Amino acid sequence: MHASNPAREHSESEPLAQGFGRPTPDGTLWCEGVSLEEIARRFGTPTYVYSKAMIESRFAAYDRAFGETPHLVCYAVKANAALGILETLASRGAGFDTVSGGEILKAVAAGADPKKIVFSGVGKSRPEIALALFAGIRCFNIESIEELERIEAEAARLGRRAPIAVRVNPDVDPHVEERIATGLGTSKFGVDRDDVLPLYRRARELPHVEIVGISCHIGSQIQSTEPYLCMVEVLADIVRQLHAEGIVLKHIDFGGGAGVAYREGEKTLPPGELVSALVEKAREVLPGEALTYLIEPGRSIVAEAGVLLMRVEFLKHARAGARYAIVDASMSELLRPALYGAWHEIERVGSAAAQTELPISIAGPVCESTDILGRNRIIATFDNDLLVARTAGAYGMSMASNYNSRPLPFEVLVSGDRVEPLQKRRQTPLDLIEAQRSLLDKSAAGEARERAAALYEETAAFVRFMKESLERT
Ligand SMILES: Cc1ncc(COP(=O)(O)O)c(C=O)c1O
Ligand SMILES: N[C@@H](CCCC[NH3+])C(=O)O
Repeated sequence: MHASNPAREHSESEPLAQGFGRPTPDGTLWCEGVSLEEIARRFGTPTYVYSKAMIESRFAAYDRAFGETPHLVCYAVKANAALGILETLASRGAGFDTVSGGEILKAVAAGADPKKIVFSGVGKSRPEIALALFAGIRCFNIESIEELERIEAEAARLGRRAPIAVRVNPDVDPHVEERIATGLGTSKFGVDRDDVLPLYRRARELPHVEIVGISCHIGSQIQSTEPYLCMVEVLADIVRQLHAEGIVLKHIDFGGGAGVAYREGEKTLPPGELVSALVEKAREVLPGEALTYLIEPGRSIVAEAGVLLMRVEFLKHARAGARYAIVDASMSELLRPALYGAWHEIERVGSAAAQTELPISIAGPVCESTDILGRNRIIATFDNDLLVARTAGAYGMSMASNYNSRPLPFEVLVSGDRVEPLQKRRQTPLDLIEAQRSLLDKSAAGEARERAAALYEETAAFVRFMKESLERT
C-alpha cells in the first residue's frame, strides 16, 4: 500500500482539482494522490508530472464560463502536445487550435472532432493545407493574402472548399514580455487591420474558399482584460463593415493568451473573468450578430497542472561565493528561463531540510551560460535531492529538445492515485542514433554503431545493478 495524500481527506469539496498544492507537513509534495518521490522512484528523472484533474478543471472553467452562449474552447496544442492530454481534452468535447500538420494529426489521433480543429500559423505549407482539407477541419485562420491564394489553389486541386477566417493583426499592445506579443502592428502574425477588408473581398470571389469567421490572437501571458477589449472593438468594427457588404460570419475567435501566476502573488487572468469580459464586450459592440464564440487557451489550461521533477547531481562552488546545484534537467528540458528569462518556482521535494539564507543557482549540465533554471534562490538543498520546477505544464515539454544529445524527459499523467506514463518508454541516446542510422546495419560503418549500442547496454545494466543494490541497503 502506498501512502495517500492527507490533503485529499481534508478538502473533499474539490479534492483533486488542486493538482499539486503545498507540501504536507512531512515535506511530501503530492500530485493528486501520488507523491512525487514515488514518481521519481518509479520513472526516474527528469520527468514532467501532470495532474489530470487540474487540466480537466481548467478546461471546464472555460467551458462553463460561456454558459448558454454558443461557443467552442479550442485548446492550443502547442502549449503541451502530449497525446494523453489531448485525449483527456478531446473526450470532454474540446476543440483544438493547431499550428502545423503534426498538431492536426495529433489532435485527430487523440479523437478530436475535425470540425472542432482550427489551423493558425503564418507559413502553412502545401502538404499541411492538403492534410487539413482531407481532415475536414473547421477553419483555416488565414494570416496573409499569399496564404489565401495558396489555399484556394490547393482546395481547387483537391476539389474541396476551404473554410476560412482572417486572423486580424489589431495593433494592440498586450503589455507582455515583447518576445511573446503577437498583435503589434509590426509583428509577423495576422493581417494588418487596413488590409483585412480587401482580403475578405478577395476571398468572396474565390470558388474554393468559404468565409466562416474572423480571428485574432494578441499574445501570451496576458494579465488583464483591457487589451482583449481593445481587440474586440477592432474586430467588431470589421465585422460590422463586412455585414454591410453582405459578408455574414458564423464565428469570432478571440485567440488565447490568458496569463497564469509563475510567482506567488503574480497577477493572473482567470478563465471566468476573461470569458465574461469577452462575451459582454462582444454583445455590447455587436448587438444582434448571431456568432459562435471561439477561444484558444493553451498556457492557462496546462501550465499550473505540471511540474518538472529533477534530481540534484551535486553542489558546486565558484568565485565570490557563487553556489550552484547542478541538476539532471536543463534548458533542453525546460527552455523558458534561458529563452525569456522566465521564472519558475523551484522547490525541494521531501522531508524538510535545514533552513538556509545562502542563495544557490539551479543549473543544468548543458554547455550554455544561460542554462540556469533559477538564479540565486533560497533553497536548502544537497546532493541527490529531488527538486521541482513548478508551473511547467505549458511550453515545457513542447519546447524541449535533444540539444547536447540529451534524451527528452519522460512525462506522466496522474489521476487520483493512478499514474499513466505518457510515453511508451524513456528516450535513450540510442534512439537519437537510431533516428539517423540503423543500429542493426551490418556494414563496416555499422560495426561502430554496434559497439556504441553494446557500450550503452553494458552501462545501463551496471546502472540498474547499482540502483538495485542501493535499494536493498
Ligand atoms: C494562434 C494562437 N492561439 C493560441 C495560443 C495560445 O496562447 P496561450 O498559451 O498564451 O493561451 C497561441 C500562442 O501564443 C497562438 O499563437
Ligand atoms: N512559448 C512561450 C509562449 C509563446 C506562445 C506561442 N505563441 C512561453 O513559453 O511562454
